[in-house]
Amino acid sequence: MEKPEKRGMIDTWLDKHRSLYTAATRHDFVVSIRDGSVDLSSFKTWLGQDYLFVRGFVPFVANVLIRACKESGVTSDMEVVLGGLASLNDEIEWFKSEGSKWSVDFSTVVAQKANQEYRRFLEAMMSSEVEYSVVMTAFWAIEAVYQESFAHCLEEGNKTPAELTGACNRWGNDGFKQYCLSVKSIAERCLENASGEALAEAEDVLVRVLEHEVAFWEMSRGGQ
Ligand SMILES: Cc1ncc(CO)c(N)n1
Repeated sequence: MEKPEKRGMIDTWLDKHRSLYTAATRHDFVVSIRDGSVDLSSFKTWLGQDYLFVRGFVPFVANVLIRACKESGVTSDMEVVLGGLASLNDEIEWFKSEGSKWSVDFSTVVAQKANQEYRRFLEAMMSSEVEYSVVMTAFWAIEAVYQESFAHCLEEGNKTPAELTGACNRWGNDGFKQYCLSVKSIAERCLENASGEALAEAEDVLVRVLEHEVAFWEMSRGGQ
């Protein structure tokens, strides 16, 4: 059972930026997986780019983990983030096996511009100047976009090709959904005590994550 969520800043911001949130979570690429019309070369492009992204995401999450240990004051924050880091270990193994399944040689994949820019953003988020509440908001948004997108491909009435359900299950499963809700609760708790300045920064970071996610999906169309 999901526990009822009280409305916090994140939901308020999502309402305000609803069309951008929808663009990030219902991108044509995701919709094409769900309706079965997906072009496999797009999937392979996404796979190679996302593998590179995840390699850059690991140090970001490791940084969130260190901050959860040092700055949070709530012991369960560390456990939630550690769980996320542990699942990234499985995720990298999963990418490698998908890479061989689809004949995508990751050693030759070059990060496209949108990928580079997203990874640069992650690096900026690792600065100690960025408040914990802001980092947590970014972390939640990054995970939630994938959760919402891939869960959509598994919803009632989907025509997702069987060979792509592994990818959809990875982020669309209920455990990942619960994990995203845990990260969201941490972010909301931090935002409750944040300064006006930190709140403005967190909203801005949320918008930027959504923009980076849209640009990331766009790479699947091909080209640079
Ligand atoms: C682009 C992107 N965003 C988020 C995740 C994970 O949630 C991922 N693997 N890739």
